[in-house]
Amino acid sequence: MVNSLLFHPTFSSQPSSSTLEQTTHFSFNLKHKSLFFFLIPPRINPTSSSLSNNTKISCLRSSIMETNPQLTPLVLESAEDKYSNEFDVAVKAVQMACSLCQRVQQGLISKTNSIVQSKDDNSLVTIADWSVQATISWILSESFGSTNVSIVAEEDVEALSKPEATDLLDSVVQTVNQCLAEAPQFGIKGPLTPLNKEEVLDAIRQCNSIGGSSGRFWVLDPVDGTLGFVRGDQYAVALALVEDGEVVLGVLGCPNYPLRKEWLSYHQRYYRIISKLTPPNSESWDKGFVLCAKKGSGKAWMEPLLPQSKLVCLKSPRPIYVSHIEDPAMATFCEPVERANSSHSFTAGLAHSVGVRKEPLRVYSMVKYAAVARGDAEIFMKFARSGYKEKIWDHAAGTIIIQEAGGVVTDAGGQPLDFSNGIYLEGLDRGIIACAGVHLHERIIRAVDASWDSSCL
Ligand SMILES: Nc1ncnc2c1ncn2[C@@H]1O[C@H](COP(=O)(O)OS(=O)(=O)O)[C@@H](OP(=O)(O)O)[C@H]1O
Ligand SMILES: [Mg+2]
Ligand SMILES: [Mg+2]
Ligand SMILES: [Mg+2]
Repeated sequence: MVNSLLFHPTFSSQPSSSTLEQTTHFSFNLKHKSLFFFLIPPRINPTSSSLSNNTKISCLRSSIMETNPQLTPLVLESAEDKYSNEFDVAVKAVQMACSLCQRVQQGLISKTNSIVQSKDDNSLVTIADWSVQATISWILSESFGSTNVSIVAEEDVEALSKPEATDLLDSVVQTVNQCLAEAPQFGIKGPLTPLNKEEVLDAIRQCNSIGGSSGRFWVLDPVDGTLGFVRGDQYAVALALVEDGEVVLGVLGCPNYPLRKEWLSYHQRYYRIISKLTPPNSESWDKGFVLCAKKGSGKAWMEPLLPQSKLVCLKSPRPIYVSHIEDPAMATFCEPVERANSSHSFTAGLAHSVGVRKEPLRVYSMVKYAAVARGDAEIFMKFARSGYKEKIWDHAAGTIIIQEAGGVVTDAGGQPLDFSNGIYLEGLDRGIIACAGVHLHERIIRAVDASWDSSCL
């Protein structure tokens, strides 16, 4: 904010009051190397000692805006504050979405009904996927104005708009309105009256951006790991903001992420030894949080699910860091549960060749990114079958969160993932490798090169 521009101790030069009184423009060089030029009208001296800091700030802000109406408020913010409003809204929207998903998943587990549908590509879609997309789209449009909001997201309205899908649409509308009715508990203003069918469909349709290399767009995977979601297992709600091709914000809701990381692979073990393991009572086991990070902040955060977190030990946001483990023998690598989504045999060979000895942690969804960012695993690898094109919404939020928590995310050629080329990660070299540190990362990249030609990928 202007506050940090004027009084931040890291200014390389403080403006003097005489400069401010007489000058028509001046500049600051911030630690983030942003250079700001403002026109200041001569009649106000915002640095006068008789004024409080807040008054100085608002004087200066209104003077600047008066003299430079072309400036948007964002120009007045320092690099660190630049996305604070977007960050705040995005975290609240994901919090609400997590609450929505928990309710739908609970309903799914207790009864089987039309909540789950198959898409044309045989992948799954549920009431939660559409409802989260509609809810987050509505919140972003309300918060920033629908003409300013551009969203790339996974779901569309095709199946929902069919005449035979009336019940499905009714369920989505009901789920969206139930969620939005709780908006004030999350610090968000809800609609004055419940949304009707057309408004819900419009909110889903609004997510029709195709991304690109310039300007801003949001990237949303309303339910990532839908298979995990319908199996009562791990899933994530993933929202990111991309500006000029770079991910600048990431928010990842992980409603089932357990506080005890051993439970991460619970279902895998549950299916393997189905009668020997007592499943945790979903009401009682401690789980669920939202991770978030802003580009360049060097910090990633974890906050409990709201409004009433059961996690007594996690009442407020706290920073998260990647693991310090560099020894492959001590490292855990995670990968998709389904062989169809990533070659388990190839990653097993890679893991073995670099000296990873632990069993892979197979978890649904971007929770794998969360596991690396939180230090619960050191490596994430995904090698999809040849011809499959990774979508940006499956990776945007997770990538920035790992990076800001101190980790590395690249393709198998060591290049950063490219979010600037439409809905796909175009040009992705072979697969995705995320690591807690550069040493592990280099070893895996070398191992991929050594074994790629003999792989069947
Ligand atoms: N064939 C194929 N290969 C690779 N990836 C695919 C494939 N098909 C789908 N997807 C995308 O994978 C997303 C789920 O990834 P996961 O890591 O959760 O996979 S797994 O369910 O644990 O196996 C999944 O995300 P959601 O649809 O949001 O669940 C898909 O976008
Ligand atoms: Mg899907
Ligand atoms: Mg996904
Ligand atoms: Mg999805």
